[in-house]
Amino acid sequence: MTAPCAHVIPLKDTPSVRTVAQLPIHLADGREASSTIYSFHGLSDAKEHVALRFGNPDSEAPLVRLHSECMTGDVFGSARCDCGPQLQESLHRLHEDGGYLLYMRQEGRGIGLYRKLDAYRLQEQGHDTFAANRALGHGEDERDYAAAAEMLKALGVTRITLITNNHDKCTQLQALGIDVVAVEPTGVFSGEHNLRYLEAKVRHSRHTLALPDTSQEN
Ligand SMILES: Nc1nc2c(ncn2[C@@H]2O[C@H](COP(=O)(O)OP(=O)(O)OP(=O)(O)O)[C@@H](O)[C@H]2O)c(=O)[nH]1
Ligand SMILES: [Zn+2]
Repeated sequence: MTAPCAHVIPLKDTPSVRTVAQLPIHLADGREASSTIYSFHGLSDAKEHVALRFGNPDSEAPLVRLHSECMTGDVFGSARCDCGPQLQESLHRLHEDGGYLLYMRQEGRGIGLYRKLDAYRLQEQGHDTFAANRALGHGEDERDYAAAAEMLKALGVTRITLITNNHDKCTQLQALGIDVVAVEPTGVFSGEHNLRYLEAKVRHSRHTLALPDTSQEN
């Protein structure tokens, strides 16, 4: 007699590459970059994350930028955060040196676009970026990087040089079986509209950012 279906535990898909297509890109400096875009099957959070591959990535430990989606910064060029310039910087570096951009659908540090905009309203009333998340009943940062590790493994990449200022990305990827052999910082893109946001990142979430010293200014 065969076991009843209710007792059969379905095997989870092993995450794998689903589609590969060419994606030429206009860089902000006017150059054109060739990239290849990948979609995936079976990612554990079932979100539509994508990876872009540039040039011939280093075979030992390719450069990888793990970028969390920020519609306001990446698409509209919002000055409230540093996401737009960080994304452009990564595209330029990856075009020059080869490597991968993992574009993670983790808008608002995982709380989503509408909730991030609610958080912006609270920030206008004096909360910092992390306190605003808490006031909305969210964690300060709800991202995890399991899907990023799955994407890298599906691409055959298990040793990387990671571009980030966020230690949490590095620690989580290591725990998920990705060997982060080196970390390279992003540039510091500060201005009058995002300085409080950057200061809060340094205070609350172990970001390493050398910010301009404004303590002597009135
Ligand atoms: N909840 C919330 N999310 C924000 C806010 N500003 C930007 N974000 C999101 O924050 C994410 C980017 O995270 P950051 O903390 O800027 O940087 P990071 O990815 O942790 O670190 P780096 O690798 O160094 O760039 C994106 O998903 C943005 O949408 C905000 O005020 N509130
Ligand atoms: Zn942003």
